[in-house]
Amino acid sequence: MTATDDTRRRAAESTPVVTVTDLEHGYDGLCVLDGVSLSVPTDAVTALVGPNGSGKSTLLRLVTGVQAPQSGTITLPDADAPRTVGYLPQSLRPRDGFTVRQTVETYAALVDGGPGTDDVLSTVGLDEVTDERVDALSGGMRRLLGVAIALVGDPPVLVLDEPTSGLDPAMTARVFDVLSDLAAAGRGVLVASHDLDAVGTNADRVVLLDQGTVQAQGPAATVLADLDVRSLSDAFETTVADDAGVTVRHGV
Ligand SMILES: Nc1ncnc2c1ncn2[C@@H]1O[C@H](COP(=O)(O)OP(=O)(O)OP(=O)(O)O)[C@@H](O)[C@H]1O
Repeated sequence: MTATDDTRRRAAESTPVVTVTDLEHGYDGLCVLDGVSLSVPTDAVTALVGPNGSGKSTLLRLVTGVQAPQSGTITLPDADAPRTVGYLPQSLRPRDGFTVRQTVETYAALVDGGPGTDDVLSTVGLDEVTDERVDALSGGMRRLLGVAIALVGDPPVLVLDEPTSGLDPAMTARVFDVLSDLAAAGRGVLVASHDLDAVGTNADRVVLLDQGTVQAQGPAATVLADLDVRSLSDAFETTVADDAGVTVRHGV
């Protein structure tokens, strides 16, 4: 095990900053989450993976408080920060006519306290483009802007829904590098992703979701060892049922 692996393993086993217990949620009789329990440690990137429709976005929305769970509990830290959870939804569309700085300032105005706009933009590596209009940014830069918006108010928990979808490998690595730095600075980072290679390379902890339940979770190396597989793609194939992502209709 390398020093980096060891550091990651210890981080991934550190104090939970979010604890989810027996979460159940669905829509109009469709059971999407059926007794989901997981923890998100501080100082680590936790990746939530699972097939389309397996409930990742639903779970993230419940953790952020955007939706209330039908049953189960979500424990978040008692934060001194102005916001407890920063959230990057899958479909954030910043206003095209605004500059990068104006966009972050707009969100910062809604939060009482936290780091200044320049600090936030520097943290995600957008300090060179603060005066660019949002519509002039590349897809990857837009995602980093989304991460900056999630960081407003300096929340101890960051929840990001597919922040690298559609990005090339270099930009994907850059986004994950930023997430790793944010985790190393003492946050719990929970990120949903379909990019299993990037997750395998960058995440400290993995949660595999399918059929409304957690199929496997833990430090990435432990999940692979427990399942006796060599890659997350293999883990995905081993744990995800043939009818992947199919949710269960109550009473059927
Ligand atoms: N607001 C809603 N109303 C009704 N059904 C919903 C709603 N949101 C999600 N669903 C359904 O819940 C299931 C899980 O959706 P969810 O978006 O949470 O999964 P996901 O794992 O994030 O999917 P993807 O990887 O495709 O983004 C799907 O069957 C979806 O159609």
